[in-house]
Amino acid sequence: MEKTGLINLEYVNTVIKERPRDIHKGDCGKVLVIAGSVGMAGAAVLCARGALRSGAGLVRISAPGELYPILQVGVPEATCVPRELSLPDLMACDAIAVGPGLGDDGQSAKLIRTILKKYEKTVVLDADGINAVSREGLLDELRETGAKVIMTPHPGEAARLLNYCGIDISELDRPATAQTLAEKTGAICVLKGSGTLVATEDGESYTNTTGNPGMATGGSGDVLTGIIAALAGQKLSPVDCAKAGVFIHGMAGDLCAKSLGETGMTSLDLANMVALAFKQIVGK
Ligand SMILES: NC(=O)C1=CN([C@@H]2O[C@H](COP(=O)(O)OP(=O)(O)OC[C@H]3O[C@@H](n4cnc5c(N)ncnc54)[C@H](OP(=O)(O)O)[C@@H]3O)[C@@H](O)[C@H]2O)[C@@H](O)CC1
Ligand SMILES: Nc1ncnc2c1ncn2[C@@H]1O[C@H](COP(=O)(O)OP(=O)(O)O)[C@@H](O)[C@H]1O
Ligand SMILES: [Mg+2]
Repeated sequence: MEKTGLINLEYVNTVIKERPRDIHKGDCGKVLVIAGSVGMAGAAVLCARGALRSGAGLVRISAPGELYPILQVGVPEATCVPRELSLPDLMACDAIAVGPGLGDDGQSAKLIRTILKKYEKTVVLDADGINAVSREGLLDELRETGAKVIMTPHPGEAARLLNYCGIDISELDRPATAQTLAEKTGAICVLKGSGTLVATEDGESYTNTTGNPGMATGGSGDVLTGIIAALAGQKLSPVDCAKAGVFIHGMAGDLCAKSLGETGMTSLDLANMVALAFKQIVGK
């Protein structure tokens, strides 16, 4: 398999397969979404919807109790568990998505430290999860963790992680930034934007070929986090989760743009269109 290049449908067809007829939801992965805070429940809804539309068998949303009514309407298919997670709850899931809408109440850094210390499967780190790593200087913990980390910063979050204070984000050298982040943290780095990049610490680098400006709308990154976590719950390798995840996310965005147009499409439309992207890839 090529270690650099474009992420295209030919590659995605090698990793996204038709479901066995006798599959059951336990085979499709238990995804824990640690997201949402008062005022940002939507990020948890979008991340959980992205995971469910990507074939996750079960989604549990770890959120403050006051969000439960909103979450249970927004994602009736998911169950809610407290933000104060027990270790068994944490270890029982097949993949973790942490960060969308998490806020910065000081608890997030403690939670992320616990995950990095105890968890050894795949963690998708996004948004306020990334910001907590920047704020609390957790890059060493990222490097030493037994977990397989996929981080999904947008350029603003990447600049914070690398302490690039005061630079003009549009001047960022994107391939170099993605590579530096992957090398510094040992995580797979998904540097989002037009032509999202996927970089690994041993120099693999891929460029996505799907997506459009209609995806420049609040919450579309939260959806991607759920997609990647769902693929991890279905046992794809971390680099395949990242590569196939960004491709399918952009493909769903292109399907949205085709049916709704780039101006009015929203991240909730995007989350729901992920199902059609999978249908087009798998054929059913
Ligand atoms: N419904 C919900 O609950 C939602 C909840 N959300 C949650 O909000 C939290 C904060 O996340 P966030 O991304 O909105 O804010 P932040 O991290 O400050 O970065 C944004 C600023 O960075 C800059 N910027 C420069 N280039 C950029 C680029 N290419 N792509 C993106 N940004 C770029 C640019 O700065 P500007 O140019 O405006 O000065 C831009 O304003 C997080 O937890 C997230 O999950 C959201 O998902 C929305 C829906
Ligand atoms: N112009 C664009 N072309 C293609 N994809 C885009 C464009 N603008 C944004 N996106 C995609 O939309 C998503 C935005 O993520 P993010 O900034 O984290 O949004 P949010 O935090 O609001 O969910 C990323 O996956 C990014 O690649
Ligand atoms: Mg985001």
